[in-house]
Amino acid sequence: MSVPTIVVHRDADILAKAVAARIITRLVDAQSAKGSASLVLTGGTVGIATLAAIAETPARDAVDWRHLDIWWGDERFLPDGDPERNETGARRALLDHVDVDPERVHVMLGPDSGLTAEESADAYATELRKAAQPEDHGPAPSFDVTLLGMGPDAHVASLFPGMPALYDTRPVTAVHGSPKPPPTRISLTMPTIQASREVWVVAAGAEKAGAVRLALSESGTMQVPAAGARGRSRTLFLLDRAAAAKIPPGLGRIASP
Ligand SMILES: O=C(O)[C@H](O)[C@@H](O)[C@H](O)[C@H](O)COP(=O)(O)O
Repeated sequence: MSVPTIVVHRDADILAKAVAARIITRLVDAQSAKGSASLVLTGGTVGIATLAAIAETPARDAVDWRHLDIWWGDERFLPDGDPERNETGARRALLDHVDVDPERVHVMLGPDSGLTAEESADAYATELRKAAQPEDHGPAPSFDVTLLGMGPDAHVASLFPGMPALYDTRPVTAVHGSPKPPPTRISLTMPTIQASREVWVVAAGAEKAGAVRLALSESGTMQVPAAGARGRSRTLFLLDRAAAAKIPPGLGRIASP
């Protein structure tokens, strides 16, 4: 797994805009190299703000949206269209404004599908398995970029400290009793996250500074899930100054003005 590179921006607004520009460039590069790209979205304030920043960036049209596979790192187990669903936030912020191929927008199904949370997780695992290529050497694609927000408790996706989902080795899992509402969620598991080519953890605000410090130290993944948020070839921690305030000295970082 790759050692994190830390990039610090002035505030949450600049952070979202900078991550948006970075995503556009990364997707254009991936599509130039292989004709398509894959991006895993996250919920949360910075995650959605980043999508809105992409929508507002003229360079967004450099991305071939028809040849982009969109996945989610996690989803709240709520009916289609519920404002609390990560999918709803992503559609409002970006997906409704660009020409994505609906067949390549892979949503995690909610209870209105008639599936239980476990069945929805299994259905997503099947979709991942269908999308995996031989060179991925696993049950899920090696996503070009997996975006992850991070909670003050260092959770990523819906993998919360000490909870059973962190021990699940299947590609996707159902989460019950989430400390962050709503209680029932669907989440990629850590092995699926770690199969990504690149993992980008995005965090802003002083309340995240302690979790950032732990995530960048030699912490255990079970108690500090963000410590396991690592990509096969690249890991970025994209932070604002407040979230970076407690980074251990000596860790390489690029502080933007
Ligand atoms: O479904 C969710 O809530 C998210 O996927 C979750 O993992 C989120 O990204 C973090 O909790 C950070 O959220 P904030 O950026 O709003 O603090």
